[in-house]
Amino acid sequence: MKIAIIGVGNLGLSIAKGILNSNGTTSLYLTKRNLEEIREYDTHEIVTLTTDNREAVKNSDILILAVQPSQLEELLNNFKDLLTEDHVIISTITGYSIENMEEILGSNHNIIRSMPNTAISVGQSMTCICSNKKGEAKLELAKSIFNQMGHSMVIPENQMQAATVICASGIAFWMRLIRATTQGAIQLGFDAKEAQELAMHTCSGAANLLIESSSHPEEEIDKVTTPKGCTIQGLNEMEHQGLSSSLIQGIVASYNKISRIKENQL
Ligand SMILES: NC(=O)C1=CN([C@@H]2O[C@H](COP(=O)(O)OP(=O)(O)OC[C@H]3O[C@@H](n4cnc5c(N)ncnc54)[C@H](OP(=O)(O)O)[C@@H]3O)[C@@H](O)[C@H]2O)C=CC1
Ligand SMILES: O=C(O)[C@@H]1CCC=N1
Repeated sequence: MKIAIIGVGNLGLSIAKGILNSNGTTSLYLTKRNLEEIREYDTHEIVTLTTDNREAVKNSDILILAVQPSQLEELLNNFKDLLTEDHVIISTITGYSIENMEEILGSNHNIIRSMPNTAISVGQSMTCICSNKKGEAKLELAKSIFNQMGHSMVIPENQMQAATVICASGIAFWMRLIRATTQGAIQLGFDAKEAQELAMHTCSGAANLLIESSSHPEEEIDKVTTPKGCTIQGLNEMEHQGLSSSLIQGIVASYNKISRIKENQL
């Protein structure tokens, strides 16, 4: 596979790291206007750094677009004459619909819309994908790329905004929960480094328990909550203080924000 990541910022670089840690890519073009921040990637055998998006498009089969939403239209207009029917165009751009992209590129291209998260850099992204009509034939290819860097799910495009909140913003939400747990552990006497280690591995263990056992969270909670014990005492206090409710309200607030932002004008 010859891949180009167009717009190597926070997400683009995370994807680049994920690709470099996985197999199957023979050529990886990384583009941005100022290459200084990614100079160190020049040393990788398969990597070419360039400010020239047209060069990257000409030399790649799969184009992963990771610029800011306001930068996408100009970007597509810059290289659309080079696109062939074989290119697979994978957008990661928030709020930019397939219809918006087809208005610029036409419908005769394989267009995949994706929503990964920054854990893609360590091969652990939850990535949601959908496609235009022509791109349906390339969905399996897109899935195989993202599955090498975590887990993927094909969803209808009208759920993409919700997936953005749960999966992409979700990284920030879970980080804050891990941070809060860390602060609790420090208050109980662990030093900061130990506290974070305890919090993040417990979080990872809880998620993996569900992934590997396919059980329901409440089933696992029942196994931990000894009658009259400390776990149920703490859990109930958290709920009295609104833990589940505040998480749900935060998710809905995030969704309301993303829904209010007019497509194309993020
Ligand atoms: N951050 C996240 O966790 C997630 C982000 N997204 C989406 O991914 C996209 C990127 O987000 P994020 O990485 O945070 O944004 P950044 O601003 O960090 O990255 C965008 C990059 O694009 C580069 N760029 C801008 N214009 C061009 C151009 N014409 N040609 C080549 N490169 C260009 C910029 O570098 P330079 O200025 O040097 O050109 C910059 O590094 C957004 O659309 C966002 O909605 C989706 C899911 C998660
Ligand atoms: O916060 C944002 O708006 C973008 C979309 C998902 C992650 N970052």
